[in-house]
Amino acid sequence: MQILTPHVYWAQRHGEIFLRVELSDAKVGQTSTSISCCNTINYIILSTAQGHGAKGDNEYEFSLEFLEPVQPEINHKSTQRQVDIKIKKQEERWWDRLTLQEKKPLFLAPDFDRWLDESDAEMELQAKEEKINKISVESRVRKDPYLGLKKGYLFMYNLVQFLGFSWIFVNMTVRLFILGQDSFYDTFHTTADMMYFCQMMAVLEVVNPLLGLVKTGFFPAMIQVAGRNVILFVIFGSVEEMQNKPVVFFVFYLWSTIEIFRYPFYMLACINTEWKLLTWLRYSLWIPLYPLGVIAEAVAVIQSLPIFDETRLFSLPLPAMLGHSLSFSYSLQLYLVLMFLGLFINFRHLYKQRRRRFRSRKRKVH
Ligand SMILES: CCCCCCCCCCCCC/C=C/C(=O)SCCNC(=O)CCNC(=O)[C@H](O)C(C)(C)COP(=O)(O)OP(=O)(O)OC[C@H]1O[C@@H](n2cnc3c(N)ncnc32)[C@H](O)[C@@H]1OP(=O)(O)O
Repeated sequence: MQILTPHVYWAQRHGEIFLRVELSDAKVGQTSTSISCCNTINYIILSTAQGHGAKGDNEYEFSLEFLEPVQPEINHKSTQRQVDIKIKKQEERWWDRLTLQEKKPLFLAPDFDRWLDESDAEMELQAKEEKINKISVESRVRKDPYLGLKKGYLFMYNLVQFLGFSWIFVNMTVRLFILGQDSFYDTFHTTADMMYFCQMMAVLEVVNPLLGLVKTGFFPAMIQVAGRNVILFVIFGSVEEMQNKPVVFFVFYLWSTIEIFRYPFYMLACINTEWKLLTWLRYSLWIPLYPLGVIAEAVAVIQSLPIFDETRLFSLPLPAMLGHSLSFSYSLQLYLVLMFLGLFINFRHLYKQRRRRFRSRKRKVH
């Protein structure tokens, strides 16, 4: 019996190579790899398989020198029609061709049943990854017996904040339409109680990530809540002269504009729902609003400096030889620097969140 070469069909994925050897009822005597130089394995030799091929019952063998190293374990399965061989690549990478030599051996051809080009294979890989992630998230989620309670709490928290900020926003808008610029001067007296309530509640936004209830970073939330509360309780709340300045209007309006979109977005997330327009607004409105908000807050701080100097409110008592006391305005000047540092940190954070959100959505669309 002469030894012949069977027809071999191939296809690849990023991590694997598939070979289909056209031999029916084959008895594979030995499927082995041999070691080439430097201990890297890049050969496959199928030797003395007995089977029924193009030229009838015979012994068949072939060898291939792969373009890049592969792992030594070879998976093969003989069926009535063919021998299927699966080999893992040493490195997960797309190969330009199967063999080291550029000229394709005559017995080798693409396996069009399995053939995918690189981008299709990438999509297949992504779909697989997403399926695995979904399964692992679902199994984790199912294990948490308090999930319903946590989601219920977050939903209620977001609902209360949404209602609070909506009340502020609508109140200010209606007053702006009715009173025009005059409404700037008594924003504090008409909305401060509700703003105090909402901002005190917002402390939970720093607690929630600490308890692992939300995926928010602790620092961005802390910067946000502490930054706003300094303005609300220290600059506006404790300095009466600041309370009827127009800057209060701008600060409160900018804060509430973002929140009437952010909290409903979170509410929907709690019930696994998404409205595309709302998501877009949540992850886009901050681009103009955040810098404007920080500028408005900086104006408020700057306007309060002479008042703190004059009233000596919160000033630090000093020993007589160092002067009378250290004005709180020095701490506020330092705070002004921190504000722009905080703006930078949160701007970067929100930019990353935006990219992450829209990238993962684009993937889902494919
Ligand atoms: C002495 C004190 C010193 C302090 C010094 C600091 C100086 C301070 C300077 C800074 C000044 C800031 C002043 C602020 C001004 C303004 O606000 S101006 C108006 C415009 N403002 C904004 O646009 C900011 C709005 N705020 C935020 O976006 C957040 O507070 C944030 C912390 C900055 C970012 O939010 P984050 O939660 O990290 O991102 P998200 O993508 O929204 O959420 C991540 C995931 O977590 C889920 N999640 C978060 N919260 C909830 C929730 N309450 N309920 C349910 N789920 C929640 C969310 O769904 C995301 O999940 P996934 O979608 O699965 O990823």
